[in-house]
Amino acid sequence: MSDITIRAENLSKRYNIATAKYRYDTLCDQLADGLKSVFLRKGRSHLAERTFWALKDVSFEVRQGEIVGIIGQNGAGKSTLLKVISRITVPTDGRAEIFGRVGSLLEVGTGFHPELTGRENIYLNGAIIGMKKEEIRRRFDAIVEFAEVGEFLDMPVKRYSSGMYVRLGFAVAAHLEPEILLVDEVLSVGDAAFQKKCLDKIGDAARDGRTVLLISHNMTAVNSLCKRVIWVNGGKIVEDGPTAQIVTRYLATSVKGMDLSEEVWNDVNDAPGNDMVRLHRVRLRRQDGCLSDPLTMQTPFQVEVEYWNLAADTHLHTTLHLYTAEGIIAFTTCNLNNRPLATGLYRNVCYFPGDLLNSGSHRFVVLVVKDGSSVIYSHESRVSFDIFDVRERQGVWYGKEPGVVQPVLEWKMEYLGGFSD
Ligand SMILES: Nc1ncnc2c1ncn2[C@@H]1O[C@H](COP(=O)(O)OP(=O)(O)OP(=O)(O)O)[C@@H](O)[C@H]1O
Repeated sequence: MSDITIRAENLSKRYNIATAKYRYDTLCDQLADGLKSVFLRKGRSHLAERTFWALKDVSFEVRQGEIVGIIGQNGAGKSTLLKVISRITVPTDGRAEIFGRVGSLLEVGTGFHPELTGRENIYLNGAIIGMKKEEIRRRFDAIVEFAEVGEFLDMPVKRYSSGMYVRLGFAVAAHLEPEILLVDEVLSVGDAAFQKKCLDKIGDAARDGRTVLLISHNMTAVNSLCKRVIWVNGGKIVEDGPTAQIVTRYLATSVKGMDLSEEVWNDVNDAPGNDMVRLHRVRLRRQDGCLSDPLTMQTPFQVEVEYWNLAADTHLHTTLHLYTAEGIIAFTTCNLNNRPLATGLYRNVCYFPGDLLNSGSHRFVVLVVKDGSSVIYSHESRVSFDIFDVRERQGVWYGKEPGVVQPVLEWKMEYLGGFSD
């Protein structure tokens, strides 16, 4: 017997979008349009129809017990894919087959009836996936406890906050023991404790041999939970395969264009600086030379600062102030130089080891310092870089840890003896 639980064959979904025609190319167009409507005494149509493929020819199969991550930029088509699979939306072309009972958390409160209470919705959802009342009753308390909505159980869910909605939605989807669990970005809502509970539950589902499709922008969670990833872009599958490789390639494309890894000035007369020093280059590079790969928290990288020293026999050193996206100085570092420098071009390289910085965006300020104390030139570099957290974690918090650095330190635990009376 085949153990395929989901089969998507050439799935395509087209939307017709009515867009408001609000842009006039010239003032003349605008006047002409106004006059036309006066003389023709007709209401102007401000709507232009446009068709758009949110999914195009998507095919894949998922076997029982697989946890598959669905990744891609905003608007790539991930949610549309899960909505088509779960039959919330019908495909324009192709077909999706599911072999098993589906529980889904695709949007806040999918599957809930707003007028019904939390209690009634739990029973309704169980009935939809074909469970008997007794089966639902057995799981009822666990659902309520997980969702932390005890005192609001008999209130219509339309009066729930969005957090309560999501908590109950996930609790229902996970506890009613569907054979296939479809989850859309639940990790971005709720507090840390709730996210951890959800992820644990997804892990349990997989250990029980159930199938999970998980949409997430959290690459740590995807890396830790999924062995396989489907990367979607522009409604099509870009790659489908082992998580680590695909996540690396996905991150590499998503940082392109956002980061700047080099600033260079070739003309000493125009370069930033003054009559003592002028910058030639500020560059950031991975130490392994894989230029197109993204920087992860483990990647050693280097920052190179090249400048022309224009004044003979000066003691110069270079300092870097490393900033986080929040504008906090993570730390400063400098190359102490005790020898006087002849005029000419110099390169200063600072080596950053892996397992030092936390994830997030970074930039830096370069300072050229004379005689150990006076800053002769300060440059706010446009070089900026993202550090990604793709560490695999086991059953712990998958979100960002606080702090500007995340060094890996040695720990030791000792048993110091039992209790004595
Ligand atoms: N009902 C709809 N009508 C028209 N366009 C839609 C509709 N639903 C989705 N789209 C469009 O289809 C595209 C894919 O949307 P989808 O929500 O599947 O992307 P996504 O990858 O899940 O994005 P995100 O990560 O932001 O949730 C987007 O451009 C979106 O604007």
